[in-house]
Amino acid sequence: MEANMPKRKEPSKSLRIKVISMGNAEVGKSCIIKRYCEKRFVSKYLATIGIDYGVTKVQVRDREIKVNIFDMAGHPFFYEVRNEFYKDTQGVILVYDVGQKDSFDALDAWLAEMKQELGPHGNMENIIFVVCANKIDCTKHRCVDESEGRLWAESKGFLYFETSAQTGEGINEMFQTFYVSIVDLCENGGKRPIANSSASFTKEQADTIRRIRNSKDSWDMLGVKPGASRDEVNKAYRKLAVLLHPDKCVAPGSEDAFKAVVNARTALLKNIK
Ligand SMILES: Nc1nc2c(ncn2[C@@H]2O[C@H](COP(=O)(O)OP(=O)(O)OP(=O)(O)O)[C@@H](O)[C@H]2O)c(=O)[nH]1
Repeated sequence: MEANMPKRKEPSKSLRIKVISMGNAEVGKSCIIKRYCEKRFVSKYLATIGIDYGVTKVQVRDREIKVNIFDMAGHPFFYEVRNEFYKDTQGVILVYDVGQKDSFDALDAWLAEMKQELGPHGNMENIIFVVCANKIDCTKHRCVDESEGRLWAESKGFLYFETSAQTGEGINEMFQTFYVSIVDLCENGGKRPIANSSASFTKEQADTIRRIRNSKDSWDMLGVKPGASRDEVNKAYRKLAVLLHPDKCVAPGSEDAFKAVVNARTALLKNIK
């Protein structure tokens, strides 16, 4: 008799989490949050003064999550206000504008500010970071491409999404994945699950792709001195080919970097006797 009784579902515990936004002024932090929470876009720029705070409820699997969102002002002027708010955070939305290279280059400084405020005992390893490459609707002004942003994010073990607060593209997917990752973290005793904690490529591969991207000519790209011999060029090429071959390397941008290296080698060998 008892076997046929429907099992009473245990009410799962609700969870309370703290999320903050970080990134330069005007990159779209407030708009991303508004687009998700209020389903609207504000085209007029109203700088956040210090901090904006809001609470929202979301459902992840069978858990109700109460999210406290602290939207931080990006302007340096508000450092003294926002530095209070870094502590006890489970998730960070790190935003840059794909049309503003400065805002992408500033991401490291944002992480450094957070690390400094958390102090020597603060642990950034067990916080979920999602990087939003925002304003992808402004295609004409784009200067940071997807592979560059993704490489930066994934080499740090961060999530990466291309978003537009204006059109809504990527916003729901970003928040859903972000919240699921935070719940996974909480259910794993506050530690990032091992599968999500490291990139699927090496630091050497990521650094090499960045170096190739920023190289000034074919010599520089292969990492040889101008006037190097055929042997030296071939040796350098082989080393890079092994590191970046698309069959072996899954780092974002590796395919383009590999092609660039092949082309650089061909161009150099044409002119070396
Ligand atoms: N085209 C476009 N404009 C956007 C997008 N997101 C934000 N904006 C615009 O960018 C400007 C800045 O947006 P905010 O969300 O206020 O920027 P913020 O990062 O919160 O800025 P601070 O509060 O100063 O830190 C506003 O004029 C927005 O309308 C987007 O995805 N596409």
